[in-house]
Amino acid sequence: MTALLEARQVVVRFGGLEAVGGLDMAVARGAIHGLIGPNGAGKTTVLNVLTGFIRPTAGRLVFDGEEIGGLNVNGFARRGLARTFQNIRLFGAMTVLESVLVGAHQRFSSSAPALIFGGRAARAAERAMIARAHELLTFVGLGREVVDRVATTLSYGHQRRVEIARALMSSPKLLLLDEPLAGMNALEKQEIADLVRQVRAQGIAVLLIEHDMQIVRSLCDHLTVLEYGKRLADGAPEKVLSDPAVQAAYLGRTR
Ligand SMILES: Nc1ncnc2c1ncn2[C@@H]1O[C@H](COP(=O)(O)OP(=O)(O)OP(=O)(O)O)[C@@H](O)[C@H]1O
Repeated sequence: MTALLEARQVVVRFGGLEAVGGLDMAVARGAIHGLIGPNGAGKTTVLNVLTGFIRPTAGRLVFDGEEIGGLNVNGFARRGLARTFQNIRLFGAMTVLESVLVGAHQRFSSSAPALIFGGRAARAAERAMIARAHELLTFVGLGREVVDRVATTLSYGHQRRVEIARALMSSPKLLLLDEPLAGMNALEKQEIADLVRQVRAQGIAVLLIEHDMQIVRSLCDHLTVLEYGKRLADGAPEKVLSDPAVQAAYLGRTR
């Protein structure tokens, strides 16, 4: 079966610095794919490329059989790629429910004028979106009691869940998570890892950046290891994590 997402010979240069140097990688449909590597290896830069936030200096991106390299961020979202950020990005004044609804507009932006000018059909569409947002909030483990709270007043772990619900609101085929477990305690990490498994169970592939090797080992179906912007290893977690070159890359450099 063909990959859901393929990056071919992707290069990213920032001035004189080559942050990504000719990367090939493929994310399989329905898989949890870990992108790992020492600090500064280029992981976030790759995630930014794969979601259209950075246009690569060279290389090709094929998603679901279609070239997407020339699209803008909204084009990536409309094709079915959704993401969260390393530093949580929720708008200060929005409630939890509103924050999740933003995710729908990121993909289905043409529905916004219809909601303003439209009649019964538009109102029905809006009701369906609100119902979907409630469903997703339940899915990510947030109860009814938080929906009207300002999202930024929630605990850090709960804000992460809101972000994931927002990303899922665009009905993605691939969810990309930049360090979703950062700053969490062991229990919260396990809870988010379980949530990621539930996302996979819905048939949505997940690409995630993570530093906790225990979690990576138990959660991921496949790993790509970056070092200095290049692919150091790629394959099943057990094989990759026992590779001496990967262990050497991590020695003294993990967080
Ligand atoms: N916008 C930018 N302009 C210039 N250099 C950048 C930019 N973004 C990233 N870099 C550089 O590119 C390299 C890769 O950075 P990147 O953030 O992708 O690494 P990372 O593997 O995600 O690191 P970490 O694990 O610390 O988050 C680093 O040397 C970084 O300083």
